[in-house]
Amino acid sequence: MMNVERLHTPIPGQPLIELRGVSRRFEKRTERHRSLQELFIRLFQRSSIQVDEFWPLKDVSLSIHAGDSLGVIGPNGSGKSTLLKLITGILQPTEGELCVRGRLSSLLELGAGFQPDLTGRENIYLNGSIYGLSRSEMNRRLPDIIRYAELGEFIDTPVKHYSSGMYVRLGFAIAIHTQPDILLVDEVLAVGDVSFQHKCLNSIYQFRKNGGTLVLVSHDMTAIQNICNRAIWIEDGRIQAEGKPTDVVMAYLESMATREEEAQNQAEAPKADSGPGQRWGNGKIQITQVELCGDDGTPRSVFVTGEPLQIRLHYRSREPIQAPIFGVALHHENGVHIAGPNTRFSGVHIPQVEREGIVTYRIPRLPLLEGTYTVSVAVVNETDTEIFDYHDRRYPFRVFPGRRRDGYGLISLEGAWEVSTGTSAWPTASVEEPLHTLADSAAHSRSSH
Ligand SMILES: Nc1ncnc2c1ncn2[C@@H]1O[C@H](COP(=O)(O)OP(=O)(O)OP(=O)(O)O)[C@@H](O)[C@H]1O
Repeated sequence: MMNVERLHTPIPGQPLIELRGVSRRFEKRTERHRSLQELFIRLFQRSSIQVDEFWPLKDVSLSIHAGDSLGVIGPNGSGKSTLLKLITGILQPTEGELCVRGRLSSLLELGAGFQPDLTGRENIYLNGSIYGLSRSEMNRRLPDIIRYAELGEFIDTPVKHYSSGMYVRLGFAIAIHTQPDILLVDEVLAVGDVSFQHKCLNSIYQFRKNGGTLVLVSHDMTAIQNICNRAIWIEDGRIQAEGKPTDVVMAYLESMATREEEAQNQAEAPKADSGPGQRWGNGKIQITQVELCGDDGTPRSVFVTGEPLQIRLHYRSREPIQAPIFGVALHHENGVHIAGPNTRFSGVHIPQVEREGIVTYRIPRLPLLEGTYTVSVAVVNETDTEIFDYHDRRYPFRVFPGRRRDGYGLISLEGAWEVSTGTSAWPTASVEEPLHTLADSAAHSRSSH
């Protein structure tokens, strides 16, 4: 049972997009010919084609209100594009109710919505009519679209000769200039060059500021956190989490990191001593386990700038050892040594260790910016002349930006800006961080990946 309603104007107080129990079924056809003989038999019968059905979206319910900016994240093949295609009407739901109230523009697959033999200019008119705009309205908008797309004389070339970046330029220029109520964007922006990405992100930001409603599918977690006010994580055809972008991104990355760890553990037989990096030392004290934890004490490998992080070193010593020094080191993946605190530098004297115990290093606010880092751990004697155990860069973890990006580079200095205008007519302003645009940060983060 399915029901689809599409209205071209929003109804005040009602969501622009509403899905109730929406599912979509596809058929997967697999051909099973194993031998020439089988191929020969297939000439006379069609039974070697096996048709399996699968559901890329199952029982999805979602409301998107005017002014919302919804980020959609999830692994490859999890149903994100299928969701957008259902909203635009390229696909129909198999089950459930779908209601769209407002004019849509979309940028989904490369070249979708274009006629290959028509020129860029002709395709602008074609798309205008698809988006419900008259020819005279399109005449009015044409110069702006052409200027925005920056295609020069290629605007009069059939689009089948366009590069993928040129398709995106034209597609986005049309989508943004038709002033839709709802703009749907599926990853394709990443295809454009850095300067065009910058321009697109600025336009999306303006579109949002003017009250436009956005649905953005992206694997760029920074863009999702910067642009969206809500996010959903789709996997196995279902919404796994929904809420504030940072929370949903964290939950998704956590799950991905856990899966990666499990896959790695399955790939190699687990050894007590396994893991990347070198290990050395005479073993009089052994570091038996290292855990990186957040505030709640649960070990994980993904953190956000500014949150607490504790590094827990579990040790074992067969004999009593006097005054050992425990230390940790943090390296960025590019090899830069960021920090190397130890118990002696901090004036923490450990009189003696014996048997088992835990030494914890607490970082109240993680100053590291987005990137991949490793932890090294060590325990040495009082004079730093005997190494008991040293694990060099064996514990990787990832850092993602929080709600606010703190700057470029590796660490947040947590400084404060003070601006004096030099005239008495203006009050002195104080801001906590440099003011840079959304597009600056997203384009920079992408170019630095
Ligand atoms: N027309 C179709 N016929 C059959 N199967 C399809 C069709 N379109 C998509 N699929 C399948 O549906 C599943 C979901 O695809 P979808 O494109 O929605 O994933 P996605 O989350 O957007 O992935 P990605 O991140 O790789 O873009 C995939 O297994 C895909 O192969």
